[in-house]
Amino acid sequence: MIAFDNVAYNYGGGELLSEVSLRLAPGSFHFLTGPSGAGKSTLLKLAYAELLPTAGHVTIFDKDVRSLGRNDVALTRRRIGVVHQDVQFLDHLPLAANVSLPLTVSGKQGNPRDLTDLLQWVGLGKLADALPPSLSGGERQRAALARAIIMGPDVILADEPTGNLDWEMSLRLLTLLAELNRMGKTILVATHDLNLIRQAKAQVAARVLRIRNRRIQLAGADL
Ligand SMILES: Nc1ncnc2c1ncn2[C@@H]1O[C@H](COP(=O)(O)OP(=O)(O)OP(=O)(O)O)[C@@H](O)[C@H]1O
Repeated sequence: MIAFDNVAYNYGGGELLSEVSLRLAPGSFHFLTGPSGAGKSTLLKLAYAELLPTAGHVTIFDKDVRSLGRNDVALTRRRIGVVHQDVQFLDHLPLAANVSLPLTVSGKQGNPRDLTDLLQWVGLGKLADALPPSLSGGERQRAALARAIIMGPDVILADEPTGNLDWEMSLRLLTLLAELNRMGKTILVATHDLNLIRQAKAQVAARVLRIRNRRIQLAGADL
């Protein structure tokens, strides 16, 4: 689905990522970990063509990102649901309208039943009419996940989705991600929370990638 071959990235102040090669096979579940500032968010941005590599190749759905025109980028991104680190909503729109915004923007008529089912699935069925400022951190993250999957993406990329959540809510979010994976979605979650990764291993066959000294390595039993 997504492959990095010998990828490097540099914001201008020296190489942040070097010689990164990885493959996200269809239906796989990966965690991406590493210290703050190691480049986890940057790697995710490379994986959905928000950034282009400064060297090497990123291939998304069998196409090199450098060969994608603007329309191709838009089409490619529709197949990738992203949960951003700092979740943003339109505060004047109710939760349901925020979650269905990707449909609205792409001019698609969503099925209201599907939206209701989706909100119920993430445990927000009763909050469809709530405005974003009234939501808790956990509710916002689950709404962000619902918005990321409303277009039916093949891949879900989540950047510290449990960053500000308590343990119970983190587990709830993890369970949703594990369920999505069981439905066949390919998942990559950036997190510095090693406890979450340990917990996840009981639920899904997750592999753990770690950024260390600009390079990526497969973490082993030392987690
Ligand atoms: N747009 C940018 N321009 C210049 N430098 C940037 C930019 N975005 C990120 N950086 C720098 O690149 C480095 C890696 O940032 P990144 O956000 O990818 O790390 P991270 O591993 O996700 O960190 P965290 O766990 O704290 O979110 C940091 O030193 C950051 O300051």
